[in-house]
Amino acid sequence: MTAERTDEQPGPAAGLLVVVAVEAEAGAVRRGLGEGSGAVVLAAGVGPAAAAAGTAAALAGGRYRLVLSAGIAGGFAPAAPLGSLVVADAVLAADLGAETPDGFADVTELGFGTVRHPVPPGLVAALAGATGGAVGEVLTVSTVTGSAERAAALRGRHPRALAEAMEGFGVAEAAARCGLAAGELRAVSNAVGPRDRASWRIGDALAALERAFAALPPVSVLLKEV
Ligand SMILES: O=C(O)c1cccc(C(=O)CC[C@H]2O[C@@H](n3cnc4c(=O)[nH]cnc43)[C@H](O)[C@@H]2O)c1
Repeated sequence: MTAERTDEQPGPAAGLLVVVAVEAEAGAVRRGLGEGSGAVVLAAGVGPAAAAAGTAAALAGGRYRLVLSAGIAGGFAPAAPLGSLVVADAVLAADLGAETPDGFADVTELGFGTVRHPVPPGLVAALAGATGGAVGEVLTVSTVTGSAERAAALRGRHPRALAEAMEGFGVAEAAARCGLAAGELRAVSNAVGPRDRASWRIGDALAALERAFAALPPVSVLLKEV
């Protein structure tokens, strides 16, 4: 997918960049934010690489102070049911590493970089307070979980995880390289577990995402938390 700006062009200081994967998510976020929010919404494509590349390119202009990864997600039951909202207090790369005879080892354990970006506590509190979202870790994966075995393995490694999606870590990596904070706000469209595409409730999740962005405080207030 070609990265594309889907909201107004940024002025000298747009402040907030919201990065989503696809146009349907961008539309929900834009409707929620309403006119004149001062935020820019970028549909950067599906997956961590597209998210990182799109975010880095957008941040290169130096106009932003805060980045949010947003969209739909898989939720870990029972804490994150369909249609609910999740606010990340940390964004984790869950499948970035190596399989070893002793199991999965992430790149931090292998001695390379980080797999975890904490979200500033004030930002977490502002997002959760406004939206009512549950607070916990949000995993970034390159492959949508499709089995009970993989869901259990992720739970085992990340007992505080509430949701998995495919972009947050890429967004957070790009933001960190620019010295900026990043957060993640997700609406649950499906359960993490055995693949059952017919059970995904994407429309409900997009409606929840729109309500969440409609409930956010003004960008100027969010910026005080970072
Ligand atoms: O149905 C499929 O085969 C399929 C394969 C890859 C991606 C999708 C999506 O629709 C994902 C698009 C978007 O949604 C996020 N998302 C939603 N649920 C999950 C999930 O359970 N695990 C990971 N990501 C999820 C993700 O951030 C994508 O951008 C469908």
